[in-house]
Amino acid sequence: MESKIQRPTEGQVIAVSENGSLQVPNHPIIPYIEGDGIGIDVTPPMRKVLDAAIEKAYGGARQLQWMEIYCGEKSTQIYGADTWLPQETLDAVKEYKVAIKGPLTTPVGGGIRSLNVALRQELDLYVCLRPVRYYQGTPSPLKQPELTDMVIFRENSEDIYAGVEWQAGTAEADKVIRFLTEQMGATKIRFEQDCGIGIKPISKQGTERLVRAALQYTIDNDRDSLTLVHKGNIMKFTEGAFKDFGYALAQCEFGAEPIDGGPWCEMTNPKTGKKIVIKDVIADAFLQQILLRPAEYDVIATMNLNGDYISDALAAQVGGIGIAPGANIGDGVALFEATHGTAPKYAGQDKVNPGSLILSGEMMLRHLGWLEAADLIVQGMESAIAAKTVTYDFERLMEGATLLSCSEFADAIIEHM
Ligand SMILES: NC(=O)C1=CN([C@@H]2O[C@H](COP(=O)(O)OP(=O)(O)OC[C@H]3O[C@@H](n4cnc5c(N)ncnc54)[C@H](OP(=O)(O)O)[C@@H]3O)[C@@H](O)[C@H]2O)C=CC1
Ligand SMILES: O=C(O)CCC(=O)C(=O)O
Ligand SMILES: [Mg+2]
Repeated sequence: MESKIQRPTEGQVIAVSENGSLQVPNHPIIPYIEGDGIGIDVTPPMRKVLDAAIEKAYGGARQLQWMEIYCGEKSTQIYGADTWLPQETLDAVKEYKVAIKGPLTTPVGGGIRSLNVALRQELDLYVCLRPVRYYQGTPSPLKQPELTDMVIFRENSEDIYAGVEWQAGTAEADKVIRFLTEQMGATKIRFEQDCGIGIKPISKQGTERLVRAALQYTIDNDRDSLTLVHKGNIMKFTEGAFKDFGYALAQCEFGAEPIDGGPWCEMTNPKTGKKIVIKDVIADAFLQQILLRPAEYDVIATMNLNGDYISDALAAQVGGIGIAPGANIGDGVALFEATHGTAPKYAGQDKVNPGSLILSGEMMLRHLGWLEAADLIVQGMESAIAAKTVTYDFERLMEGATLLSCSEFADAIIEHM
């Protein structure tokens, strides 16, 4: 197929050295997917803010060379009706190593499967990293929102989220149900007729690579604890196994020792000498404790669906998904993306908060090692919020705030850098 990607005439490819570290040139080529719905609103301001921060930090010595790649509705316009995720999009992310994307629509019930999930699976981006912190002045339902400071490591390739499921009433669903009842001794499928069925794979290998990344992050960033969040009392061999695999990895690979006979463990951070506690909590209890006692939680490792729910719930505590950033990370490849979706009712109105994608871009700059530019974005965001110049989602909850459009908020961030 003829390529539809326009490669920049300048710029270089990011390389990965043998030890896995990035070799970032001064003009790296960064592929980006605009995204469906509000992608058209938030992606241009994200690029503008990143470019401005880099210009301010490095005065022209460094620059991103943006390269548009396609996925979702725009891809069907460019490649043809049924091409939602072209192979050359996947190839470009693999080749250029670091990319960023806007949100992509997934229809409910029928239609295509999630392109967001497909990108994560095809590129084996097994960590979904979603940090949650409070920006002073942000409207929040909590009395002390500043106590919420957590980093979610959501397993990104397994679980019920992987889409291994069959629709009620199909021959496939009936076959799976017959196999389960006739050959596997399953007696607890309440209604066998017209029953949809889904499979929840949770593996040792998948859990270990996620928990390993989370624990390494805990060490590198001098955090106090790692909590495994699961519903292992009910789903014993999937969510319960996640907990057991996680503790075993902490002990075998990081030298953690059980506290008072376990299961909680403790280890010494080899970089700082401080103690790190590895603990676990059942997911429903966790969801109430993050509201009541958020200070008790720090780095979180959890499975795919729990991580999806938890990241939106935690985002709400500190201002909502309008400013909740994220990244999908694999071995040598990273794809940054907002936590929110395509919010179709706001598409094209220059209204929504671009903060989530901008802060995802800020994470991307940190990933490149361009810390000075990343710091400028955080400073710009903090000051724009403190000055109460905000988009509709914050303005409606703040006293005396000035309502800005999506693009105006990005400009306010730039002015405050
Ligand atoms: N990674 C991805 O690409 C994701 C894609 N999706 C997809 O997006 C589509 C829509 O999903 P939906 O469940 O409605 O979730 P959305 O996240 O798109 O929107 C839900 C609500 O969140 C608020 N919101 C979302 N984005 C912003 C923003 N940038 N600024 C301010 N507020 C925002 C709005 O709240 P209010 O109405 O209160 O103003 C909005 O109505 C679905 O197809 C879904 O599959 C969903 C999540 C992630
Ligand atoms: O893929 C989708 O449409 C939804 C994904 C999602 O909600 C998420 O990853 O947080
Ligand atoms: Mg989600």
